[in-house]
Amino acid sequence: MHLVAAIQMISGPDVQANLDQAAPLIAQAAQAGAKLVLLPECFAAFGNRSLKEIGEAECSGQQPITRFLSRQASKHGIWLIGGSIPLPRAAGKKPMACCLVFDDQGQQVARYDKLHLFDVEVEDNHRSYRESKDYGYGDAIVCVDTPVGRVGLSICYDVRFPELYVALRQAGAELIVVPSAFTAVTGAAHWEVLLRARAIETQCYILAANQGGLHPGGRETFGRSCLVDPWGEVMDSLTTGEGVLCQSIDHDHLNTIRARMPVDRHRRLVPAQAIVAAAKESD
Ligand SMILES: NC(=O)CCC(=O)C(=O)O
Repeated sequence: MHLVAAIQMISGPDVQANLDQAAPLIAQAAQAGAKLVLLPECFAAFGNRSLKEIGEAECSGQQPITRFLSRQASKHGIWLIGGSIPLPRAAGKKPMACCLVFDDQGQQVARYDKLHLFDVEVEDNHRSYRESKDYGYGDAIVCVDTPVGRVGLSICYDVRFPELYVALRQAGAELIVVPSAFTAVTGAAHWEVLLRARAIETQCYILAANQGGLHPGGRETFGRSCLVDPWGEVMDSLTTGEGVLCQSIDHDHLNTIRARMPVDRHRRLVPAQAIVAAAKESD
């Protein structure tokens, strides 16, 4: 049994205020015994006009957010996953929506750049989201070995693309994290069912840390951070507002489910020529 935690926040554009909001929640998770703690997407900067400046500061000597994550991880002796921050791959380049992983010594051990950017029209006050204006596209899948097992990294909108999660499972993931800033409207429709589906398909634990509430500027996020087990059961979830969810993951339970229903061994690729043949037949 390993304790893991998801932190739910209501972040705004003030980086220092967000870090001040996160610090006591991280401490609470560590005090509860969590070995791995997940922060939500955009935990340090939400709704900012210029993400480029924030990313540049992380490439300079200052690195306010990266250093915060490293210090918090080593101070509490936890593995800390910084949901997402704007971080270019090199100074002067466009930032990526980047998830950083720090070990319990405060060393950065992994980086994942969000693959699927949220360029979507949502029916809440007719909002348009255009993440690709601010961020570049990631191009790699990333797993990292931690004391709670092999962890696959993903971010928010990624959860709608099951092939990423199958690839993470094939890369050995046992726990997949989904730091998020899921909108209130799309969350009410799809949040839980998507997370449960990804857990069932991959037979992994899914740990999702969401933003949850009304943000400065009027955007509303769904909350309901949760842990889903490899059978698809929601083991625990928050409502809205700031909070910490702390739950255990059990490798024996995961291995039993995988042994009884070995979907990964049964997976067959649908041959492209079969699709063509079916289309011809209906002509
Ligand atoms: N920041 C995001 O990726 C939002 C994703 C979301 O709300 C969705 O419905 O998908």
